[in-house]
Amino acid sequence: MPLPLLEAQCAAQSIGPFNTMVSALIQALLAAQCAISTPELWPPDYANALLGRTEPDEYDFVVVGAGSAGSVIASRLSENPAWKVLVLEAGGDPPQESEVPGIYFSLKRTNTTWNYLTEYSDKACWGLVDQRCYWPRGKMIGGSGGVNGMLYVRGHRGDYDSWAQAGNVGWGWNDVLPYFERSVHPVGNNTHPRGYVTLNAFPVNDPDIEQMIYAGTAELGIPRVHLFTDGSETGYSNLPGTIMNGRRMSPGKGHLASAAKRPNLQVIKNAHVTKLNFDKSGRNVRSVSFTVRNERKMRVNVGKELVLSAGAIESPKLLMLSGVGPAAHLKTMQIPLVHDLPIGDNLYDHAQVVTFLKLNEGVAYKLTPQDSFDSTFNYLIHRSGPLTSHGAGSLTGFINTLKNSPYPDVEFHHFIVRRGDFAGLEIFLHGLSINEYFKAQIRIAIEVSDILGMFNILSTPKSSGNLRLRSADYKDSPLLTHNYFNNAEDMATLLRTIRFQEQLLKTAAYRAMNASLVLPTIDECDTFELQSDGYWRCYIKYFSATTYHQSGTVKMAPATDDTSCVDPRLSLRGVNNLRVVDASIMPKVPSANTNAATIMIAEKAADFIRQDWRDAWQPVY
Ligand SMILES: Cc1cc2nc3c(=O)[nH]c(=O)nc-3n(C[C@H](O)[C@H](O)[C@H](O)COP(=O)(O)OP(=O)(O)OC[C@H]3O[C@@H](n4cnc5c(N)ncnc54)[C@H](O)[C@@H]3O)c2cc1C
Repeated sequence: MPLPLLEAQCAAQSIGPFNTMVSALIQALLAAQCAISTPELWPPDYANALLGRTEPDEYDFVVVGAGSAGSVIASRLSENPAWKVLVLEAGGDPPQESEVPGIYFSLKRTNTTWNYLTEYSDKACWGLVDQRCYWPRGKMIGGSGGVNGMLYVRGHRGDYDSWAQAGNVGWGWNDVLPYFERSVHPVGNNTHPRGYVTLNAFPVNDPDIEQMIYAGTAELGIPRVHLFTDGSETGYSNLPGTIMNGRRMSPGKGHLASAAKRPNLQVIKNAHVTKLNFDKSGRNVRSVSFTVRNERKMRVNVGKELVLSAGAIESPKLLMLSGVGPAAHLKTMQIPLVHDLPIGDNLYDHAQVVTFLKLNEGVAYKLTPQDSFDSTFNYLIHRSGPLTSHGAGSLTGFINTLKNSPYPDVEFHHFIVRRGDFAGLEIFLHGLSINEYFKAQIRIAIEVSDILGMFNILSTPKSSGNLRLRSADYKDSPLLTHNYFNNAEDMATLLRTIRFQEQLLKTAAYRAMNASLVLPTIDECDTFELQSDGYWRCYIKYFSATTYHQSGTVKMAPATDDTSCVDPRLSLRGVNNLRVVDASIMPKVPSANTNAATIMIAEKAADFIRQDWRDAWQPVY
């Protein structure tokens, strides 16, 4: 029988011993909460030492951004003890919620994320707050790798082969595979090269629903595959995660923090880089201007190279603020031109449409507050239970909706909220930025059933957008134009995806769980026949969202290509000592989630830098 956990009153008091026991328990719980994220997990902050001085040190390499790519490159470059490396990161240490896989979705719309809203579109995100797509990025040690879903997947070999075919020599699948391999350390595999990225299976919280998904998709002829890591498959699988012992292992922790004891590596937290300062010729970056803790303006000289790893939104923004970008645009911003390059174009993302299924209506077990206390207690004290994982979040499908090639055009993710878990549903809907009107309707379903959220993701989008400055003030968010579904093929692919999902609902496996769609009242869409093409097009306009894979805004391409911003060694065109190393260099977004690819890019960039500086230091992989 559930205990009256929140309402009980004391009739009799403890005479002493039990008070002591309960106090000890409360203290243990508080200590266990702190133990989730102790100072040793993160690099020390060099700001304290720096603020007491007039001049910063001299560094060989200055890395802007301690995200997925910045953490990797800083850790690799500092393997050479003769190179002094500085990392400037706008955020601080990740909050506890970043560490706990079961609540990672709660990090959105906080001061630990950059909270971008895209420009208005007549085609997407109408059911979200302010009718805008919400694009969060991590602002912390680890960057977006500190807020992401921890899913590790590399993409299809064809993704990288197409990068190489576009003239990016050295970026085909066979070229990049060794860098993917070098970066990881699958737990339990001692013969594998010891990369910093720790991979583990996610604990399975909802075996019944996962079984339904596997069985239902099998009925439709979609295979269950062991792993997607050989870069070639469609099918369903549980992706490995960048997790360890129920906690996140972002590159911020796995790479940067584990290297931070090196005397030649320093990290300044809450250091917002505001400008890259070029010499008169524009061929060299001489120094970097930044503001520490929003109060102290500083500059640091660049010795050998500047590595820009501020991510697909802030890297192009910073370049434009520094005079590198489309000449006409910089002129309107009254920013003196240093280099005329198509920075900010080629903005790719994986747009998705979210659908909701009700399962086990009326018969699902309804969670109680006691279940929630149990799961918090089990996580804190035993590092076990539902919070160690994000449910079916790792169960991922790749299919080709046209059935005409082994190359996927759609990816599926799943999100389960059990009946009665109102807090979990709120985190999920808030994270997605669903507006209050629709939230209220979806909440009704969680009273009576489990909810399976389906992320139906365009894995090979044809539409791309762009990024421009709103003003020359570094504090202003850039203008983000996503152009989701501007190419009609993207909408057609999502429609086929929805039809696939309707087929799933007819399978024996889904029927056994009484699966049915939650179709909220949408006045505009309800004028169409329910579930007709017109209806679904309209539904997609309301329930479309990002999958957080912004990329491509500082495009890598050969010199012969007018759209090139960096060359295939990631050097900025026309500049001797600036490399861009993050998701922004992707010529096109791969057909899968982008973290593994970003880490691979940084591993490869570290080799370029070593080669170009004829570094005699031999790292051991
Ligand atoms: C919510 C979410 C979920 C995701 N889920 C997954 C997933 O499960 N699997 C997957 O493969 N991918 C996922 N991704 C995508 C993946 O995490 C990103 O593609 C990857 O982290 C990008 O790495 P990056 O180095 O390019 O940028 P980031 O990791 O974003 O790093 C950029 C860093 O630069 C810092 N910075 C920016 N501007 C400045 C400045 N001016 N001065 C100083 N510092 C600055 C930022 O604070 C940040 O720390 C997800 C992303 C998000 C946001």
